Amino acid sequence: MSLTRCLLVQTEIKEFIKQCMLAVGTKASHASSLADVLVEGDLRGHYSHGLNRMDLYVKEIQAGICAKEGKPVVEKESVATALVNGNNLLGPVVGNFCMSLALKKAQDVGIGWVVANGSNHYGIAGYYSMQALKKNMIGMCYTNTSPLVVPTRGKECTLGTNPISVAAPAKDGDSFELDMATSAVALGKVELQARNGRSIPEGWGCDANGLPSSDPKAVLSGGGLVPVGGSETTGGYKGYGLALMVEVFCGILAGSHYSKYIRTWRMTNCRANLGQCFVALNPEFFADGFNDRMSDLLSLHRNLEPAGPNMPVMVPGDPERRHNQPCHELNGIPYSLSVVKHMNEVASTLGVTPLLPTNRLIQ
Ligand SMILES: NC(=O)c1ccc[n+]([C@@H]2O[C@H](COP(=O)([O-])OP(=O)(O)OC[C@H]3O[C@@H](n4cnc5c(N)ncnc54)[C@H](O)[C@@H]3O)[C@@H](O)[C@H]2O)c1
Ligand SMILES: O=C(O)C[C@H](O)C(=O)O
Repeated sequence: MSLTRCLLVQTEIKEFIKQCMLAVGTKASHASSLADVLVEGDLRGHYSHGLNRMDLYVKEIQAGICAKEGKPVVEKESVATALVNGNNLLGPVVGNFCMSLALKKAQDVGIGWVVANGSNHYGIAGYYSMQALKKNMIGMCYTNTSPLVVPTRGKECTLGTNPISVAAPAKDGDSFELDMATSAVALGKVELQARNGRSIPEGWGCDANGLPSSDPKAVLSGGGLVPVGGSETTGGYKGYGLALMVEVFCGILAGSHYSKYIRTWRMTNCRANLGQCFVALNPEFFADGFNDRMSDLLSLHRNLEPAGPNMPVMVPGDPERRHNQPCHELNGIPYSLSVVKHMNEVASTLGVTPLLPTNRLIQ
């Protein structure tokens, strides 16, 4: 069996990402915020949104379309709401600022609803909604993204993979953690398949004529993803509706770019001006016993008799826990060598010491 993966320690990947971002002039605290989000994506098994994406942020800073330093600014505010100008900073810098503002408002008045314009790609949406769990609150987060998804009955990409994430605390540190693209999959998963020279399952995307395709290159060059639910007959119009809902909360509410007016994915000649939405809800302002009922809701599902052997019923967040737990036990995250090789090539152009996977190869 060939060894195609390697085990890397969290701290070394964070440092590697940070050094690459510093090499292109990013402020140190901003580089650290980005490294934290990306490594959390990998820890949760969403390799599409971890180290695999580092080159995107490096290129955007190098191209001068994303700001290296500065602060987000609150432009309008009430006790429960805020409109923030992200000042074209890295998405995680805008996201951390907005989510902490939403949490503060929810602490005081029960709800905080904060929207940002002038933002950039922020990694996994769940990173921000899950910040609410530490305060025993419900968190929600949404972002629009570049047009990559074909609406039901269409063949032009007019919607991003516009993720939805909702996190809700249960008892003893347990939680519901829904974090999903509103397309059948995140585009990053198609990029990873292409990088690893593999095909994609039918039902993820289509070619330039709107026909189903299992060739990741056809989806990435001229084709598109389909909404969650797939075709019209399998309920894809619901995913299409959810992607539009994300635009209502993000691009439309925040006054940023939206839909097909957002720049093409990975284009580096203009700013993204993404819209994002961060919500915190404080259960203390609602019925008593929230955490007890949440625990009951989660365990009643996990304890259901499965339809097949060795396939226990899970709740959203469980697959990520299953990936995360062994990483902590092994003190390392398994990475595909092709991703490490690609990012080492990026690092070499920046004069940054490469990651050294060779003595830590695994199957
Ligand atoms: N920043 C962006 O622009 C952007 C855009 C799209 C996606 N993303 C991120 O990409 C990541 C991956 O998205 P995805 O849609 O491919 O994720 P996914 O399909 O792997 O998982 C989606 C959700 O389903 C849950 N889930 C999976 N299997 C389950 C099961 N058997 N039972 C119950 N729940 C289950 C997961 O816990 C998760 O909450 C997310 O973190 C998302 O935020 C980011
Ligand atoms: O942000 C995007 O446009 C792409 C997204 O990160 C995804 O992988 O779906």
